[in-house]
Amino acid sequence: MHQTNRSFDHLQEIVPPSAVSVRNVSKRYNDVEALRDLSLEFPRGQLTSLLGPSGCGKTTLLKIIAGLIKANSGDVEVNGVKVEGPGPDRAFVFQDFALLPWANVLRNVAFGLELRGVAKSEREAIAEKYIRNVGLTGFERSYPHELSGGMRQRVGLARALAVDAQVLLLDEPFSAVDEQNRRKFQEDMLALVQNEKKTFIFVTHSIEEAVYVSDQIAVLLPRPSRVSEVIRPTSFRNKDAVNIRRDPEYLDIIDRIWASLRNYVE
Ligand SMILES: Nc1ncnc2c1ncn2[C@@H]1O[C@H](COP(=O)(O)OP(=O)(O)OP(=O)(O)O)[C@@H](O)[C@H]1O
Repeated sequence: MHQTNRSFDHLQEIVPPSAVSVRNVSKRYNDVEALRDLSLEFPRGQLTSLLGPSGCGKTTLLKIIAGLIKANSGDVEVNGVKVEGPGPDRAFVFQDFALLPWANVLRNVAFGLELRGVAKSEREAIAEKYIRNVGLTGFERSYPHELSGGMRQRVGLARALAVDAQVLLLDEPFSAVDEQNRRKFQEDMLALVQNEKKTFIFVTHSIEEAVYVSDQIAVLLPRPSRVSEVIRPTSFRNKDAVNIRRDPEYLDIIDRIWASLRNYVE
């Protein structure tokens, strides 16, 4: 594995300490070896994308970090504490939304707080704030079946933000969303990462999306997966959302990742 920085800006760049450390993790499902000796650091307050060939083990890695499944060997630490199972420091935003169909948006967003015994007025005030932050004001009383895929995804994200977990794990959060909404959601992600100061770990199949939203992109190898390279874009990170897609470094990184992943497309 090697870290890559091609702009001179990196000379001033200080990478924050890790919120999540994955060390020498291996995972096997019967005769399928998904991950082999995978190590990766996730800087605090930043967004790291996991990008790699289909079936290489991205979701598996996310679930191991979440504590939903156990690695066969290796360790995951969150803020220096070894992961032994799910915990309030991490929130998982599922690909398939996992919303409560019988509860409206307000209750869905407040649900994690409800489980923790937070009083109704307090949890609803917190939920309303995050409903606003993800752009769903006006839909508090709507039910999941009345929402589009993109809106449901936003409810899932608001719920994860409401419990104030330090690490947010997102498994292809925009996969069910049309192109326009996807772009809008990507812009919102940039603002959320900036404002919330949380550590986001993000699985996507889209190279453009990964480069657009990430402080760091981990490119994974095919199964049994390890990290092939870690790329930290520098020159466009502080640009306006609309100017990122025109930045030469943005285009350059996309080409480079495609050149390395195209070998694995059947
Ligand atoms: N519960 C399971 N039992 C057996 N095999 C599994 C299980 N979960 C995942 N796998 C296998 O492990 C490998 C990695 O799966 P995983 O879903 O983590 O990959 P992925 O990179 O997220 O895939 P994709 O890009 O297609 O979403 C795949 O070959 C998959 O079939």
